Amino acid sequence: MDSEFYPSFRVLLVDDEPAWLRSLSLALESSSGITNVESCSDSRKVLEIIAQGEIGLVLLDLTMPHLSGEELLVQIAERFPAVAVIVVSGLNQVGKVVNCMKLGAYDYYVKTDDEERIVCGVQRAIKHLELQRDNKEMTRRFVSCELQHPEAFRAICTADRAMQAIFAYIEAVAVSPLPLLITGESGCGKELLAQATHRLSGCRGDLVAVNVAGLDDTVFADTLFGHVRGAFTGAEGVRRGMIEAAVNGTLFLDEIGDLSIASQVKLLRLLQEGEYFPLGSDQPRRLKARIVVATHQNLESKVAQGGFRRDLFYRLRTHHVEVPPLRSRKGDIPYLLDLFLEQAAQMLDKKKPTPPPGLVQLLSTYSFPGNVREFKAMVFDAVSTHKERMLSMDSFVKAISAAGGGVAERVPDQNPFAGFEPLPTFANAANYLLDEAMNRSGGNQTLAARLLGISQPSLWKRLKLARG
Ligand SMILES: Nc1ncnc2c1ncn2[C@@H]1O[C@H](COP(=O)(O)OP(=O)(O)OP(=O)(O)O)[C@@H](O)[C@H]1O
Repeated sequence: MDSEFYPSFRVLLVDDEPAWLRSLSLALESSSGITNVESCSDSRKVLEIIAQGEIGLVLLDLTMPHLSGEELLVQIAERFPAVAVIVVSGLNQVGKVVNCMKLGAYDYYVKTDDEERIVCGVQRAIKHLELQRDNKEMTRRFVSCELQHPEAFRAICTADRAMQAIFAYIEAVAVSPLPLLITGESGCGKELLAQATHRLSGCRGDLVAVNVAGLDDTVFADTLFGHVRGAFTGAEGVRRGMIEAAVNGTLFLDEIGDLSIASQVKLLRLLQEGEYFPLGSDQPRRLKARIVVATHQNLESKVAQGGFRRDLFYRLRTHHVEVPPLRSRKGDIPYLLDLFLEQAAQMLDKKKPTPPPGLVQLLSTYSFPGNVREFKAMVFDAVSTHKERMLSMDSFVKAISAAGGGVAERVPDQNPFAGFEPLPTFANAANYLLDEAMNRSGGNQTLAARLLGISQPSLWKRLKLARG
């Protein structure tokens, strides 16, 4: 987001009275920070200016020499259908309003209307146009399924289609000034996606991350908004808030689901009004940072239980991605394993070990409640204790067992023997199970024993018995 120009497209003010143009453009800037504005007092030049391609919204007077507003409205609707036109006229006549709306005007205001009303109307149109542009861009990306900046996602290792779709979505909305909500279980990579969003946003400022879990309301306000000298007892100096630290950049609010209701009200006001007051100050400051929020909580159910404000939820989820947990993208396990072995070896100054056969199968039986973070820690731990060229399976087996087994608990809905006629004997059924477990584990007995929930010696005995 560029501080000097808002919105990302140009707003063209057309009126034959230069004084009105000046006053309107001042009002737009001071009340709403709308600075990407161009004025034109000659109706004959309007179409030429729009044809240059940067105009997204036109504020159009009706009564002008040379070309009337209505004539221009017809031409704009015909030649530049993506450009919205708000009529701001001195004429307060129902017939005129109806005619302009029929000709394709987005809205109609009378010059004698409260200035604040006109500015709000312009703000509303800008939001609407921004959403339209985002949607168009998203559709284009999804249809073509291409990433323009795959390098922005370099830190995120995945071959999963759902993750690729998230990348495409993020690329499309990264330049939007509206908030992005990233949800998903803890450790699944939400912060990495926030970083990629910042990289793609074109913001020149920093990404400033704040974990808001556990901040009481005063600390939350102080952290975000900062304070002036003497704002409260002990406030001996000025504190720069995180919003200011993130100017022209991205403010990433993590664990947003844990925010107190009082702080939710403050965040909502910030998003709605686009401005805030440092504690102890009556001088408003403009929010000039893109907001990205994340949570591992289910915000919808928090809203239903009254723990999260509905209005804030709707505002935050304008752009939303839900990151799938690792257990539902097991195809990523071998790639992540390789990446983490490489990283761990580099960090610990060791040679990259070779993973034992069957390790990927073992890992695929585990549900990873701590997601990629847990997996990464497991690999780093294994590499730090290993001595041979081949990585030992033991530390993985131990970690998985310590986490409560974690073999993917897939109890079939239906008894697999239900259709058998006659039923197999115990011995036969046990043999089928042994065969299947050995098959799935690629002949690895440690893993096969884990899959069957028995000890390795016990598996060995049964195998010996079965094979005579
Ligand atoms: N796809 C991935 N490729 C490489 N590393 C990953 C991937 N996903 C997550 N990680 C790593 O896992 C760890 C956790 O990731 P991250 O902090 O982004 O998760 P999170 O969802 O934000 O977690 P939390 O909800 O606890 O804040 C980090 O070390 C991150 O680098």
